[in-house]
Amino acid sequence: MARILDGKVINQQILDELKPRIAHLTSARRAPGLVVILVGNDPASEIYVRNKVKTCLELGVHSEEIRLPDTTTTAELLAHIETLNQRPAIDGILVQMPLPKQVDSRAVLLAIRPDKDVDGFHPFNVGQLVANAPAPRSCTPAGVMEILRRSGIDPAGSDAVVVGRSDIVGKPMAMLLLHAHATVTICHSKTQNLPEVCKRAQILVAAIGRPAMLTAEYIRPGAVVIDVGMNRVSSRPEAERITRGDAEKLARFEKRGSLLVGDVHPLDMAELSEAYTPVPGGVGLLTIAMLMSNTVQSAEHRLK
Ligand SMILES: Nc1nc(=O)c2c([nH]1)NC[C@@H]1CN(c3ccc(C(=O)N[C@@H](CCC(=O)O)C(=O)O)cc3)C=[N+]21
Ligand SMILES: [Mg+2]
Repeated sequence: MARILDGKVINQQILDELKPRIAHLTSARRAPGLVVILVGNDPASEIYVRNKVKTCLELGVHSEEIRLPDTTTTAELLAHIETLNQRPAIDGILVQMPLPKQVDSRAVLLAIRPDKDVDGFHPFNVGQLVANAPAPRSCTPAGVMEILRRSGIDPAGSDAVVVGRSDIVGKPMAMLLLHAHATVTICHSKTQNLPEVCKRAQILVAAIGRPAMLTAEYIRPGAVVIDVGMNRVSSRPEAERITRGDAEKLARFEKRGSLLVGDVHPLDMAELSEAYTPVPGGVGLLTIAMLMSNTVQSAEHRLK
């Protein structure tokens, strides 16, 4: 039986550890402050905002939201960032990705003060990551490392395969695993013999954004499988493929009109792996926990 790496439990551990630090900051000066800028409306971003607001409330982190229309220009966004860079009560600035195509994302990331960049996306912080030097780390990959560490899984010396090469997940994930002394392979849409390469992985991280794409032939029996994907499936044939016709799950799909599924086939992953992160209830929750952790750390840094 595979172990489920429960994001809820680990998330709560991390939040509980942050609470005394937040209490200290609040009594010493003020609560940590986080601002999220959301441009347009992307469904994945909406889930993120909702859970982030909930978590800030639970922790007593001051949170603000700036919602801008999807016609926003680069200059307008930069003006908001400039104001936030200068506000002393704000420790973290997060601009939700992806941005509409008329916006110059790189200019936006460069404009955020690196010490308020709680996403770890500023080129300075990316450089610090590559150098294994202290700086805010990208939340999703940092969350994956916390899951591994707190579940007693040490990547040192093992074969790790990361599927996906995005700046947000795949690349920083590979770098963190490398720093943890894994032998890391990064795969992507042009990789030849993808199932074969994945099947060599003792630690398999899927971050591709395709519902249940990694099936049995990609999974090494006994592997640790980390599913970073979050895909909403609304087609009936897809739902049948993913549930393998399970009547109860299909009924739930019919009722809600959609199914939230990762990048790895949930049944194959449960059957073949030694341990895996479920979707939902896995990596996603840790992304929020690490965002809180980065915000608290930034506030502590500013208090010095
Ligand atoms: N600059 C930037 N940084 C991000 O980190 C970022 C972003 N932009 N844009 C959008 C994506 C998406 N994302 C999520 C993280 C956690 C959940 C989450 O809480 N998931 C839970 C709940 C799922 C549910 O409520 O249905 C789970 O997986 O169990 C969702 C979505 C961060 N992103
Ligand atoms: Mg993500």
